[in-house]
Amino acid sequence: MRSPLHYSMLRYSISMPTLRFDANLKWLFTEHEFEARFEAAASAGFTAVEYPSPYEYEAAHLARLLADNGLEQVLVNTPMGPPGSPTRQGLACLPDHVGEYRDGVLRGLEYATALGAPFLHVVGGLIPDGVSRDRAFAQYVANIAWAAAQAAGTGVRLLLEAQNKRDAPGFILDTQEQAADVAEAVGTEHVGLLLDFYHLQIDEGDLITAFRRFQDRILHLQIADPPSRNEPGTGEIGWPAIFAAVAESGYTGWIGCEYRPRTTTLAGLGWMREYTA
Ligand SMILES: O=C(O)[C@@H](O)C(=O)CO
Ligand SMILES: [Mg+2]
Repeated sequence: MRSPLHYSMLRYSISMPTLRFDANLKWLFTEHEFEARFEAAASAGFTAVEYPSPYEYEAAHLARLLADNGLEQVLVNTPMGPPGSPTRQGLACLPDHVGEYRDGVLRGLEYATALGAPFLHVVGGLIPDGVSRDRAFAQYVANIAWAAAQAAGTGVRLLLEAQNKRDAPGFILDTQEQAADVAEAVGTEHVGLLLDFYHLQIDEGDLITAFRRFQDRILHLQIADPPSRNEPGTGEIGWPAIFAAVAESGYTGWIGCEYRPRTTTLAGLGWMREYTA
């Protein structure tokens, strides 16, 4: 028997243009070791992937995995420090790490270029102890402007993502408005928003209004269902309405599946059928 969710999704999907979902290989297909996730994603029907950290592999090796499996790379992140370190959520707002941040941006641009990825997510970072929010924010804006200058001419655009305060307390960006303001201040088409509906729901809500308000700045979307960050349909977000609004908006970019499957990756992909037929 079909669930009520199935029928409500079907209702929204009848006239909905097809949406494009990519697999985040940090979160999906973790039943396999990292390099085998490319083939698993392609076998499941994905044509594009994203993952935050390519840096422990040679770019040429990753490019071969993409090509062998007929996949596009959508994004990588700038390098982040190890768990527990002050740089674990990125370096862009840390006044004492500017040299390391710049090296990371250049490395990220190299990988994004080698992998053919259109986007480099410049991860904002946690405000360090003893540094005021204003000081960290000023450093963040200066650092994003520097990165935008490096990205010019590479074909790679930079993404800024606000993260929720429950999972990432002290993160430099905690609203979409802040992210949009920074993109505006930097003032170039090389910088835009990565809007993650999971973070948005936890801290701000009013998802469709926010999506429409910032649509002109949005270059990439990510999804997961709070509170548990599992696949759509397992939590509190009304996905049929969200996906209908995204489709109706004319958004043609990728939507990154950045969720922890509740059971297995394949068992958790059923929700997508209604939107990709
Ligand atoms: O939402 C997230 O956790 C990611 O998009 C990310 O890149 C964290 O740095
Ligand atoms: Mg995200």
